[in-house]
Amino acid sequence: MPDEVDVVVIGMGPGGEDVASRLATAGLSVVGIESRLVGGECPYFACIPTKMMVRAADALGEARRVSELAGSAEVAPDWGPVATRIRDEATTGWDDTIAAERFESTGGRLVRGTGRISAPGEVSVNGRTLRARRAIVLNPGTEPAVPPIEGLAQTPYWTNRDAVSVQKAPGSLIVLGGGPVGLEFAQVFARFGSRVTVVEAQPHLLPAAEPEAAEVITERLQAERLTVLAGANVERVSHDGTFRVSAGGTELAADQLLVATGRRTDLATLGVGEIGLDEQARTIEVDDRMRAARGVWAIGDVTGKGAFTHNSVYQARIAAADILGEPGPVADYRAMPSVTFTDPEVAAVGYTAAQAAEAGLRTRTATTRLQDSARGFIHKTGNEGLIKLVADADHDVLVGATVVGPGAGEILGALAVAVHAEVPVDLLGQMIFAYPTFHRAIESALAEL
Ligand SMILES: Cc1cc2nc3c(=O)[nH]c(=O)nc-3n(C[C@H](O)[C@H](O)[C@H](O)COP(=O)(O)OP(=O)(O)OC[C@H]3O[C@@H](n4cnc5c(N)ncnc54)[C@H](O)[C@@H]3O)c2cc1C
Ligand SMILES: NC(=O)c1ccc[n+]([C@@H]2O[C@H](COP(=O)([O-])OP(=O)(O)OC[C@H]3O[C@@H](n4cnc5c(N)ncnc54)[C@H](O)[C@@H]3O)[C@@H](O)[C@H]2O)c1
Repeated sequence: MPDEVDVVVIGMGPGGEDVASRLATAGLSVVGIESRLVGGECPYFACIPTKMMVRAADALGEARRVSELAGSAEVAPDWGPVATRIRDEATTGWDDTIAAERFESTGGRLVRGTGRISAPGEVSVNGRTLRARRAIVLNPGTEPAVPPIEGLAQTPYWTNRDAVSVQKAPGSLIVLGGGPVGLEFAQVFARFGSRVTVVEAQPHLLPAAEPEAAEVITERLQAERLTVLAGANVERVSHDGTFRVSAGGTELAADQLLVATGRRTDLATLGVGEIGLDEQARTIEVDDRMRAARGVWAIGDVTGKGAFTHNSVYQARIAAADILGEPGPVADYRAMPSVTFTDPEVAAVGYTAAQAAEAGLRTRTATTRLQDSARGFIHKTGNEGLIKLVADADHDVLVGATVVGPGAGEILGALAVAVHAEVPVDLLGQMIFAYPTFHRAIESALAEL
């Protein structure tokens, strides 16, 4: 006989854990199935450990700026404290006991194993069948995507999951992929002394960002002596103790190779064909309440609405309300923020100019350089950056913004409010922006607009 419960959650990433806990707290019988670690990629292999690395690397970066501002500072990087912090403070040795207990304390039941939809309303795990009376929630996340480059599969390359647990920075490193994952790791290891080359297939780094943002970050990386090969096709990889990469006619060699070329999903293994969904698709289509099929909800990276922890948890809240039959706002992604934690940070909300044009909007854009602001002048070294605004010309509201600079992720907050609340551009322009802050450059960009 199948085991009957109200809800089965497959995948306990940030959103899965959140939705499972909310529903269990509300009194439903909930089983959460997890094949690796409760909490998912973010706390063990992604956001948290990488941001601890970034924090440490930024401290080194700032110390190296002392000579331009305040005398001299001797910088002797040591990966030891970073590795210890990630092991002890971030991941407790990649052990999820605390997270598992946190979920079980809500009344939910954790099953360790790989869940698969075996029939409508049914999930199989460890040879048993669970029948979900009310809902199945899918939160499987993603895996690192490894491109089919000749020789690559036979080499001991790293993905993000290896790079967060290293005991020392490599002497030299090739990073395949100049997206957020590739660039955060590249700059971190370079600041700890690795000789780093970034190979990006597209013509510029961070292809999804505003081109001006990519320009700033490319110049900064080059100033920090990283080599950037953009528009480079990787033909071949081999390993004989040293990694050898043929890319765009250049032969590269390094101690380590990090593959950061995006993420993939595996919907066939999840059994979505059993509920009439396309198993070959990359993402699961959801409506604005996260419904994917009758009795099935999907949340997180797999929905293709933004591969961020804040999106996964946002969607979890909406799915939980819908499953509980509670009224509430539906999903609205207009003001989706993102921050790439390089130095300078690259933060964005809403549309880029290109995306707005693609969406058929008539736009006005304006860009101001942070170096030209009073705060930029004062800050001096490390002040590179910009604020770019994208306004809907017909409705006079911001539909997107990009901030590059020190603390760009924090500056973005004000612009995210503007996009979210559709604050009229005129009204924004009437605000008083504190002097001399970086966010005051928003006023200059608005004036330009
Ligand atoms: C290096 C790196 C850095 C990042 N930094 C940031 C950042 O700074 N900020 C940010 O917002 N985002 C960041 N992200 C993205 C972020 O990690 C994800 O968006 C986030 O983890 C949310 O993913 P998710 O909820 O879809 O699921 P995931 O976190 O991927 O978790 C899904 C879970 O489901 C489990 N699972 C999958 N299939 C099954 C199955 N069939 N049965 C049982 N269990 C299953 C997996 O084991 C996994 O634990 C980063 C990503 C990477 C790779
Ligand atoms: N701070 C954050 O919020 C944060 C940090 C890291 C990752 N993430 C999320 O995780 C997801 C994955 O990030 P990512 O950087 O791995 O993926 P991505 O898809 O954003 O970037 C991958 C890059 O690799 C390049 N590429 C693909 N194949 C290549 C090849 N064969 N050779 C060279 N370059 C190649 C792509 O052109 C792209 O620029 C993103 O959607 C991102 O939103 C978020």
